[in-house]
Amino acid sequence: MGGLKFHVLMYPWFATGHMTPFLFLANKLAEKGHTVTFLIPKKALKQLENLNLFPHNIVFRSVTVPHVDGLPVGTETVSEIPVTSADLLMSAMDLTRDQVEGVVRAVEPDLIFFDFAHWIPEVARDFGLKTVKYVVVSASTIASMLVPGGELGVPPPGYPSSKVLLRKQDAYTMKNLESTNTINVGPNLLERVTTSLMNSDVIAIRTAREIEGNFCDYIEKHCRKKVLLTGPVFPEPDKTRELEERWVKWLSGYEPDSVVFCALGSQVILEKDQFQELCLGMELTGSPFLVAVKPPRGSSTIQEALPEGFEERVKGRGVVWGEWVQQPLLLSHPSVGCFVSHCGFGSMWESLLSDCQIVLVPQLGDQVLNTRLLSDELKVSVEVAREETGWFSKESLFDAINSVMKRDSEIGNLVKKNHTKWRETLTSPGLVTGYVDNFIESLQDLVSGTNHVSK
Ligand SMILES: O=c1ccn([C@@H]2O[C@H](COP(=O)(O)OP(=O)(O)O[C@H]3O[C@H](CO)[C@@H](O)[C@H](O)[C@H]3O)[C@@H](O)[C@H]2O)c(=O)[nH]1
Repeated sequence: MGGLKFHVLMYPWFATGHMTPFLFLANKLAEKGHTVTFLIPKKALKQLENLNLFPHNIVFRSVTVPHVDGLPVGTETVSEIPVTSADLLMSAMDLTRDQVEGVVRAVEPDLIFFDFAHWIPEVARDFGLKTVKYVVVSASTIASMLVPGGELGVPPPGYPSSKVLLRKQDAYTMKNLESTNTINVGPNLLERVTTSLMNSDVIAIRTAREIEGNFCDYIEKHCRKKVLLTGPVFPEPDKTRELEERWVKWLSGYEPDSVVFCALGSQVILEKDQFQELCLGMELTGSPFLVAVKPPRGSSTIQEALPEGFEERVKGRGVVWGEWVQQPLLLSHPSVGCFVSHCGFGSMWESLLSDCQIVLVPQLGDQVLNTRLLSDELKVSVEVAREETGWFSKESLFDAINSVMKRDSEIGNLVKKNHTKWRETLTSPGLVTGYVDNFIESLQDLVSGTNHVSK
């Protein structure tokens, strides 16, 4: 595709689930000859560098994250702290405004992409630049935030679904997010998101019309501005890295589609009793399993938190791992047949791309909405039942896994059939590139009406 080449400055929220999809999109822009300055904290650089497929066109710049009271010295990303302290890190991000202005002056971008740094449109205005609020959670999450304060389970007027909703029993997700700090840190997440939506020139969402078209229309109407879709922007397969030898070796001992793999993303830290119940539920399945989660609250290692006698009982067929694993590569391994996921938005797309059976155990509000989208609207997965307190038992985890893994299970066959259909739709030739090409054209239109930064 020809036309105007532009230069984007990207400044995502300091979280893996945000920086990574921004970089996936940067790769798509760079592939077409556009250039990107990618602004992130130093520590994140190490994790992201290898995902940069076009180092000539995508240049990382690091930002120094100032210390704020209440956070451990040196904190730079949200994966280093409990999610309940995220608001403190957001206020640290607010203190980087001078640095961002310096970078804008130095690199003279045409556009700025941001998500939680709600003051970016003000900075951009001073330089005569346009801004794109890039949403890397589901459109349904944003739609449900636009009319806050309603009763759980009751759709606000005009809201496009009676299924993709938080229900009364999802109140636990709010508790999981509740800030634990007592210091005033400025706007809360909801205020940041709504200010960003209202003040940006354009809203862009990492989603596909085929799946969330009605939510995108709702947002467009509500925010009275253009909503552009980038499509799912799947990660490019990393051809330079193979699955770690230890997992290749371990998985090779199992039949195709027999292993249950559980991962809960980059942020979730379970309470110890819930972590143990998760382990016991996996044990109950009788299947080989790999659980990759962070050590639970109050424990520094996985080992010390395991249920009594668990290790001996599952020896040889069950592994609980406290460190990062290569999720996309594990999902595409032939022995892995079931993915138990928290349904973060990144994992949602990866689960749809895989041919594993999907079992969902969401922890935060947006993950619940993604779960309802997959389980209740698309019917490609099952959700683990929870009690009113939010607790899920080993039996309910076992029931959900068993319902999709049992041979000839009616629900198992149904979700498999629907999942196959959606995977084929999403990977159909031209779908992803069509979204990216249209998106780039819209950005070219936006930029051609823009003044370059004044020197
Ligand atoms: O051991 C691991 C754990 C995760 N991942 C990858 O890390 C990404 C995780 O992204 P996501 O599934 O979106 O999870 P989180 O980072 O936990 O999600 C945060 O960001 C998401 C937005 O992208 C939100 O939907 C979630 O609520 C929020 O917790 C995915 O690409 C995974 O493949 C790994 O490769 N290995």
